Amino acid sequence: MNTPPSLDALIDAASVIPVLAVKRLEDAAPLAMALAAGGLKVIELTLRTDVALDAMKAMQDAAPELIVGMGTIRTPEQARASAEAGASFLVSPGLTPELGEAMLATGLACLPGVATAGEAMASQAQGFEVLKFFPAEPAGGIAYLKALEGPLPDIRFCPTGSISREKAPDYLALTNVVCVGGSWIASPGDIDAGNWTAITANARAAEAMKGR
Ligand SMILES: O=C(O)C(=O)C[C@H](O)[C@H](O)COP(=O)(O)O
Repeated sequence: MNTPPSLDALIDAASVIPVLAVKRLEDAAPLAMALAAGGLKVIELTLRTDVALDAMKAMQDAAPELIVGMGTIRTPEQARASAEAGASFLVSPGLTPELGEAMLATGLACLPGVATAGEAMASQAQGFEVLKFFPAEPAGGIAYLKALEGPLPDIRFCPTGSISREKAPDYLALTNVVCVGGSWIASPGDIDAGNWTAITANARAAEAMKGR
C-alpha cells in the first residue's frame, strides 16, 4: 500500500477529480488503467456500491501510481472501514460532529462536504482545511463560492455536483477553489459499456485543465 498523501500533497496532485461508482468488480482494474493512461493522479471512488472497498483495492493494484480516495462517507464506521481498507483520502457529502471526529482520527486527508457558510465555519472549527462544496451547482455554484471568499478568505473548496466538463475550468479559476470533482470523466454509462478509450480521453482533457 502506498503512503497516503498529506492534504497539501493531495491538492497539489489533483485538479479535476473523477467521482466514480463501480458496480462490477471486474470493471475496477481497466477503469483504473484508463484513468492513469490519461495522466490523472487522484480519483474518488464512491461507497455507493457493494463492491466499493474491493474495487478500491483492485484499482490500487492495477494502477499503483493513482491516489485512490473513498467518497460518500456518511458514518464513522464507513470512515474507519475505508481507512482500514487502504483509502488514501476520505470525502463526504456532508458533515456531522461524529463523522468529523472519525474522519480526523484516521489521520487521512479529508474533504468533508458543506453547502453553506455556517457549515463551512463549523467544519473549519473542527479542524478541516479544504472542504467539498456539495452539491456545487444546485447550491449556488460559482456565484456562491465567490460570495464566500469575502467573509471566509482562508477556506478552500473542492466543488462537486453537476459540474460539467465545460464549467470545470471556470471553477478552477476561482482563487478559493483547489480542485473540482465530477462524474463526467468516467460516467456510469461509459463504465457499464467499457468505453475505456473514451475515459482515457476524458481523463487527458481533465488533467489538461490543471494550472489554469
Ligand atoms: O457520492 C457522493 O459522495 C457525492 O457527494 C455525490 C458526487 O459528488 C456527485 O454525484 C458527483 O457526480 P456529478 O454530480 O455527476 O458530477
